[in-house]
Amino acid sequence: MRSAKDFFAPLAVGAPAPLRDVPARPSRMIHFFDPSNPKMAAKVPDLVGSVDVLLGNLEDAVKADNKEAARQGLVDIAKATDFGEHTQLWTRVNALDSPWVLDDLTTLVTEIGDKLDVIMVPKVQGAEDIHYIDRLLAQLEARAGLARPILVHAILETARGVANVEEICGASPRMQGISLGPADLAADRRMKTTRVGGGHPGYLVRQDPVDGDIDGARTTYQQDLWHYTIARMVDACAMHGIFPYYGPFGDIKDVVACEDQFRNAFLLGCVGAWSLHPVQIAIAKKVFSPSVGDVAHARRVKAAMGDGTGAVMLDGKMEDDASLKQCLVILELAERLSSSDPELAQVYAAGEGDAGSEA
Ligand SMILES: CC(=O)SCCNC(=O)CCNC(=O)[C@H](O)C(C)(C)COP(=O)(O)OP(=O)(O)OC[C@H]1O[C@@H](n2cnc3c(N)ncnc32)[C@H](O)[C@@H]1OP(=O)(O)O
Ligand SMILES: CC(=O)C(=O)O
Ligand SMILES: [Mg+2]
Repeated sequence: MRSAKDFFAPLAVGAPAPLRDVPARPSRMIHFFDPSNPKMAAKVPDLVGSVDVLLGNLEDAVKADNKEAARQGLVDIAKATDFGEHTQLWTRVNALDSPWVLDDLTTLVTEIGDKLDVIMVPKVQGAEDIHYIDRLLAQLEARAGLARPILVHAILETARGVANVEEICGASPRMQGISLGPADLAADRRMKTTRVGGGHPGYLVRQDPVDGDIDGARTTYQQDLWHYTIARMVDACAMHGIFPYYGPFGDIKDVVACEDQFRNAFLLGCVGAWSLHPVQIAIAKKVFSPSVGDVAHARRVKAAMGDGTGAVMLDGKMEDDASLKQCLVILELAERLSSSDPELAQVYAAGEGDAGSEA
């Protein structure tokens, strides 16, 4: 383990100094595209400005025969595109045990390292995987003469990764965040599901028999398969000052259930989710931006709480230092999103008097 004194020292001579704080840039949707797919690639310039993150995917969902074309496609797109102030460029490289990852990292950092904000690393098992990436990125950054460090995002998609999630989050000052990878995680845990994220109708609880009648009608309630993992991931990220994300929702046509899954993650503390298809972009934008009612309510609580201590009654409910802190989380997020999303800023301003909160 590195000494705390050395934690923020560059890991290669000439590499940029690690950041002390992870930039809190909006990342409500991490929009995946396959750079080897000409139709998807052609859509990238039009998505700039309307998505928070564009992610060139090189790993799963890209055919083995297309791995090199995807890598080169991403280089070409990054060089040809101005991503502006408000859209970040991320990539998901191949897994650390694959034959492609070394070339992914070497090529991308050398060719487009100045444009890449975050590298997503799949199937991270423990701190040792992040340490490997950390040193290699420092060497490549130094050689490429980069002025700012590229950040790292891990996917939580193995049982060992979940068991080690706290040490993964704290393994490097490069750690930007973690996404849930429900498909690989389900397989690795030997869960008996076949879906990419979302719930399962068989995972439920059933109402007790009414008057002992076990044959009578009994309501069932579907439960959330991902609650434990997301909650654990959120705590690990919060503890280390980095950002948690729900990952993919594979049932593209079921926009209602997608919104529900995203909202559960938002309420538990996640800051964004993946969009796999253009239809999921608006869902993520809606869900991961606090509602107008919640923002208006938070403003009222802040105003009513004066110096922030004590207790007051508002609409029949007790508010105190702790409920104020929750309101400040909402307000800080609303302000941050407003600064890069003028449309949202206007919506919040127009809703100034609307305290119809969902809280
Ligand atoms: C478990 C995991 O690892 S999840 C992460 C890995 N998976 C991915 O990255 C998947 C990314 N998404 C996709 O591959 C596709 O969206 C699919 C395969 C799910 C569906 O693709 P299609 O069948 O082409 O969908 P559909 O016909 O509705 O597409 C409509 C248009 O949107 C385009 N499109 C689809 N997905 C995307 C995208 N992610 N980004 C940009 N454009 C897209 C299509 O090319 C098509 O373009 P066209 O109108 O010019 O023909
Ligand atoms: C997100 C991802 O890679 C998975 O679910 O496996
Ligand atoms: Mg996966």
